[in-house]
Amino acid sequence: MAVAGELTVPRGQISSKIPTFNSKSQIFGVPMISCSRGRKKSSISTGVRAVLQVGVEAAESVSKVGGALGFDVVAEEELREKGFLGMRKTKLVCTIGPACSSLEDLERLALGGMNVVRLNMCHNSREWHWDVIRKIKKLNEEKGFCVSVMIDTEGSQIHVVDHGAPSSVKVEEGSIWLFTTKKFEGSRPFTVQANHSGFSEGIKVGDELVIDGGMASFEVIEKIGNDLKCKCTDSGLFLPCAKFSFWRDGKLVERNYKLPTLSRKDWADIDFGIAEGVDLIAMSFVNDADAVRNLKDYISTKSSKSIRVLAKIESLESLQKLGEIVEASDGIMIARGDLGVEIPLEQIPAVQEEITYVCRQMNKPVIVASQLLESMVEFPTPTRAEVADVSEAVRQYADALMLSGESAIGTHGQKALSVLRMASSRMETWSRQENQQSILRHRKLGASLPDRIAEQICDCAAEMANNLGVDAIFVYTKHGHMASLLSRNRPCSPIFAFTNDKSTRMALNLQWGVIPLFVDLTDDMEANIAKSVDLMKVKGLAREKDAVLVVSDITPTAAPSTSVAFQSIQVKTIS
Ligand SMILES: Nc1ncnc2c1ncn2[C@@H]1O[C@H](COP(=O)(O)OP(=O)(O)OP(=O)(O)O)[C@@H](O)[C@H]1O
Ligand SMILES: CC(=O)C(=O)O
Ligand SMILES: [K+]
Ligand SMILES: [Mg+2]
Repeated sequence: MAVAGELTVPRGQISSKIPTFNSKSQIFGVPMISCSRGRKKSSISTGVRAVLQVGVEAAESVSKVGGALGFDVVAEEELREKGFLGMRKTKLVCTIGPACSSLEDLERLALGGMNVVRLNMCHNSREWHWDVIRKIKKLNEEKGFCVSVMIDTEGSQIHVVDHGAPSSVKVEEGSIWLFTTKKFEGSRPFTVQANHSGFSEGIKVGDELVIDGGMASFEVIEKIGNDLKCKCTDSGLFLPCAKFSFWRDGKLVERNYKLPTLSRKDWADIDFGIAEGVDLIAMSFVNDADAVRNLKDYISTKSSKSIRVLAKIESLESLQKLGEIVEASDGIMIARGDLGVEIPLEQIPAVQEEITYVCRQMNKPVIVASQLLESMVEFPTPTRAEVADVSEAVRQYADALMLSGESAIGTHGQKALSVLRMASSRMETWSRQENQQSILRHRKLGASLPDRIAEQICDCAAEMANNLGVDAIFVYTKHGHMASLLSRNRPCSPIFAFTNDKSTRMALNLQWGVIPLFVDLTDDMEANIAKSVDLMKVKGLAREKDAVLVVSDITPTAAPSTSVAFQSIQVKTIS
């Protein structure tokens, strides 16, 4: 394998491998982390100590609690093998296509660390997608995986042309081509079909027509009705269903086709997704926040389950309205494929960095997508540049990385997944060592006092976890909000999110550093903590002297939920 080996630091040794960390005994003193002491310790005098003591002490007695901790087999194995700090933080998404849709292939991808499957509704039949969803559910239910399902809408892709051939066609410099909306069967020399009659609206002679972000370029030399006669100025290739954009004086010619973000087919696909209980819907070609809000409203009336909506940033317009779109959505996908058609390719790195930054500021998970390991569609090893690109996305703290053709149609999908896994683990370790004591600064989000308190608690908790070098953070959460606020801080320790809400568990699969666990939660937070830690211990996952920082947003029904004082006390008490 071209990339460096995975991190295999033995349990318990990770803290001491990180130079800026003190050992636990230095920080807390041995008695503080002893597992032989009772929960209600009078010697606990500071908030910090109390925080640390809870987890380790609750681990003390071997559990009387039965039942399984809602761990998925892959996270459990990873924890067993690599210890808390060796757990991968960056989540992995695989696009499923004909190359990986058998039950065996899907299981291999799940074992390889796939957290989310993406089904691109552009391709294949609904029955085909239905079959994949069934297989994933079967694997989750029968084999103990926790793989979420995301459908990705087709959207109104008006800027598509087809040359009528199944493979690529060469375009020579100086050759003259007709771009037409007239329908014809098969291929005609030097003729390509555009899929929308308005494709040439507002386009003038002299404009530049660019195919797929630079596969070939043309100059418009004549307008004939809606058709365009163009001369190739930069030779290259036409792929089937190529996308194109027009440029004038070095700037994109922005056009508004007034097509809805979701076509009739998209709505039918969304109904299908709701009926099949998918966890996430990625919305293609989102141009404003209203489109996201409409879909979220629609889902809330149609589905008892909370399906998260991700907006795909893949047009200039969506970039111009990035803030409002991020705010309205439950997460973002940086769809670099189509984005590269509408903005110059050299701007993609900076735009990606900006979007990942904005998403983290606004506490929304972000997926970096397209061409991460494109050469692996064909070859069994990535280019060095691809590994560098993957590492850069991890360094930017993207929540998730996505495979497209590499898994969907490539012959080395599993290997591509392992490259993502290893490259991200490696970069996470490096950036953890680099940023040991540095604290990520965040925009304040909450408007109400309780929201601001929650945010403050999570920011402080993450900072404490880093400074104190705890092994893990436990968070008890209904809707995942506290878990994501913790994740936003990108702490060194993994965040175990205990939730009694299945859709929260599946949505948190996309969140950096969060291991979502499905458990029964009661109003008695002490009991919740004791039970989960006991279960971890019984399974051999938590050990004596492991230090855990505990945060909760479960509000006991007996307490006055409006009480601000109560909120802060509750968290302090359990933490
Ligand atoms: N379900 C599927 N069936 C057949 N082929 C697929 C399927 N999903 C993906 N593919 C193939 O894999 C390639 C890459 O997949 P992907 O879905 O990421 O395309 P994309 O063009 O990047 O996405 P989008 O259309 O959303 O911009 C596609 O060009 C297609 O050939
Ligand atoms: C993923 C996707 O839709 C794109 O890159 O265009
Ligand atoms: K799509
Ligand atoms: Mg796209």
